[in-house]
Amino acid sequence: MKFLDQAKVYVRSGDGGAGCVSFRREKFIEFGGPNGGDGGRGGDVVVECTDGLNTLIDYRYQQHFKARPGMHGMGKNRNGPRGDDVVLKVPQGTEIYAEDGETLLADMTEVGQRVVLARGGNGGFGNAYFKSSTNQAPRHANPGQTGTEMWIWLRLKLIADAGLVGLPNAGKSTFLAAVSAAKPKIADYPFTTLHPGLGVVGVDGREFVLADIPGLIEGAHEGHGLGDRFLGHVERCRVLIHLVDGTGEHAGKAYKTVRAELEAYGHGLSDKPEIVVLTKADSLDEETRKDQVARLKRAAKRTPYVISAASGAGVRDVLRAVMAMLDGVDAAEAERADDAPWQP
Ligand SMILES: Nc1nc2c(ncn2[C@@H]2O[C@H](COP(=O)(O)OP(=O)(O)OP(=O)(O)O)[C@@H](O)[C@H]2O)c(=O)[nH]1
Ligand SMILES: [Mg+2]
Repeated sequence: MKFLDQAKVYVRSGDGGAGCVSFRREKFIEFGGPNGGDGGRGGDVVVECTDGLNTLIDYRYQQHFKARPGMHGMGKNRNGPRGDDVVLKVPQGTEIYAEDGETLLADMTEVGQRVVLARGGNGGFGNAYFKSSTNQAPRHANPGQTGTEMWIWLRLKLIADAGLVGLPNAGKSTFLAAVSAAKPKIADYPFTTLHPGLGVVGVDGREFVLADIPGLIEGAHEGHGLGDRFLGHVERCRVLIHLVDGTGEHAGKAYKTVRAELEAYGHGLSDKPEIVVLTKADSLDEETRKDQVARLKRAAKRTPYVISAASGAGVRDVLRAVMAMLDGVDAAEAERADDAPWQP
């Protein structure tokens, strides 16, 4: 599935219909009274949060959304029907910003949530409305109010419980594939993942949602690599799983590079509880593994989990730790035995 995390669209609510000027005309009735109906209200611009979509890709193909105008009032006191709303369907986690990109208009977090972004213009009153004791035959009616137009930004921030972070090639997508039904692209080169993916992870009869995002490199916050734009997707995660490639040069340095980017990004990312994991242990000899664990431990100031997503070894412990942290057990890390033995 292609992924787009941001889109700018034009929306316009419907104009109100005009009121009608009309008089009753019937045989044998000489001075029929006013009977012009009111114009209908224009349609609203509505955003609706829907299930089962993880992307704003549809907004690449259509950027203009206009609600229908209300119909004009008619004779015989018939009011114009209301214009149809235009409904923008967005995935859970979409934020709606004003054109300035800063003013938050709506945060679509619950499936089924509906927010009216722009109300349709009111219909005008027909001349029947203006009839009074002093004016029995008003010859005027109101025009309808015009609709409201604006440009808005849609920004998708996936809602996941836990998010995978790490350098490119660390094994993030492999991890997601190993623990969920998700089928992300996996390959032996950096920046295989170009857009975030989600998976539902089951552990001990319970579930959490895990997000995989593109790898980070030094300078990501300045736009290097794919930049830090995808970090928005882990902003709402409660736990970060920081994967460090065991086959990389120096696990401690790799860890620090990513931490520096998390800190530069801000938005509280670097304050989130983090689970530190050394990956690809199946392709490390014992000495290298111990060296990498020691380096990572020094950098992260805690004992890392050691896993092989390829064989599944160690993976369950990581998932349990995530679950414990989601349950608010911050001590999950502390409970971990120091230098827990590696069992392939
Ligand atoms: N031997 C071994 N190889 C692994 C393991 N996990 C991942 N790999 C390999 O490492 C390479 C990169 O894996 P990915 O899962 O694509 O890495 P990523 O972190 O998602 O990379 P980006 O999407 O580029 O950020 C692939 O060739 C995987 O097969 C593992 O546990 N053992
Ligand atoms: Mg990947």
